Amino acid sequence: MSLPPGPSGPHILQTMGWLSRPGPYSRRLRARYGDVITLHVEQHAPWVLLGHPDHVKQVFTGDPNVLHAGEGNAILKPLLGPRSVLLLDGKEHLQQRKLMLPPFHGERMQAYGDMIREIAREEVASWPTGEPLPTRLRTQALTLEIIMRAIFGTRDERLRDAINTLLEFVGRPSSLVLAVVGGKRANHYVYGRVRAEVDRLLAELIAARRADPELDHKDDILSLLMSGTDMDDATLIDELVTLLAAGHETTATALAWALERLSRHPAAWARLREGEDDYLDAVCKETLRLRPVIPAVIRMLKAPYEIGGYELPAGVAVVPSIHLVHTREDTYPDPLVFRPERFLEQPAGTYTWIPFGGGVRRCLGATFALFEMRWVLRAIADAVVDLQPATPRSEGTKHRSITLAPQADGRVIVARRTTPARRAQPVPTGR
Ligand code: HEM
Repeated sequence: MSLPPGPSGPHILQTMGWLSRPGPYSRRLRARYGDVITLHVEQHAPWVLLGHPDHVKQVFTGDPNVLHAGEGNAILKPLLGPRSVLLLDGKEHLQQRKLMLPPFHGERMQAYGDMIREIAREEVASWPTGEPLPTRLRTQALTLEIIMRAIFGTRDERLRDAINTLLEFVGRPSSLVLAVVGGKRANHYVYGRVRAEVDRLLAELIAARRADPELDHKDDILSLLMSGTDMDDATLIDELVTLLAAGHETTATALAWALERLSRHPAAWARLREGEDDYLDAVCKETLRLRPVIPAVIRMLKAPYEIGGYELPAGVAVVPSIHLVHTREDTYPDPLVFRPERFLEQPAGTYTWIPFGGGVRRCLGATFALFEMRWVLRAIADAVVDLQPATPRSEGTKHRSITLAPQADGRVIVARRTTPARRAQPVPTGR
């Protein structure tokens, strides 16, 4: 068995290439080695990056007992805790995922629409006009508020402060380096300390909710998980931290990228403001295509596996590259150009548009995230009349924990409407 071709340089250089600019780096590797590439990232099993939709389909529809995603996410264990759905595999994962899915069902999302719109309108009303605004910081505040209210069902300031401290730590570049090269012990020690206060306050919240006679009538996701399943407190806490970690920064970053892209594409911004729902949806999809907030997903092989003409040994990681799949000329002509119209002309394909991964591991919060993006962008488009970039050139990417964020935090200059905004249009269900 031999691994597919890939760079032969020192592993540390490959790690730096991946961590610093995964998009351009992996495109260069594709130009040189093709659609199946071996990459060596420090402290990890060899990665086999996959950039062809056929290979991605094979992995996403493959046997979850052979393709372990939970093990591939092990780097997140100190942060998420051992019971997190993101870290489980096989039967245990499917059971836990089944318990968590119902509250995220598409039809349920409408329940959060009014609340999200209201939070977004309040947030946008506080944006300064005529000066550079680092949108990622603002969208982070926004998505945290949404998670606090829609998922945790609380407005507890102490919890918000403790979460902010945790997220601030997780977002530091040094924390990513610690996670990648630091080893298990160091990570468990550090994250254990950083999570302690959040855990304490979540335990308090769960105890209060258990004692609440109105529990069965509440529609936040924590209450639904409590009334609909028999998860114990420790599991509930790990899953809440998982939903927070998986859903907060990702959606905030996607929104910041949408604003960064729109500020440089006035025609797209003007069309978005006309209020057409299909176009709003296309803007969200095109943003997630061109600037996927997570560049790749990982599956650890538990048995030998044939893919792309290679016989891979157990122990290797197969890694569908979201970025490579999204920048294929044959699927997306002029792939580096931001053009939302392409999603009006052709629907997003299951294996060609994969910002949320796929198969039995597909993002649990994908529907929630897309609704949230649409509601928030609609509220922004209703309130902001002019959107200009605050830096001369398109922003590059920077790694923040697991996400790829705009280098200058999606810096734009806004002008708000002075007359009251017309009532934001409801965003329909659907894609
Ligand atoms: C734009 C926003 C988001 C993006 C781009 C995103 C992306 C992803 C990706 C790529 C995965 C891994 C899928 C795989 O391995 O195939 C994932 C998993 C997951 N996401 Fe998201 N996500 C987003 C928002 C959310 C939200 C809002 C939540 C919940 C509130 C959430 C909860 C989860 C969970 C629980 C998993 C683990 C699923 C499993 O292992 O079965 N995500 N997400």
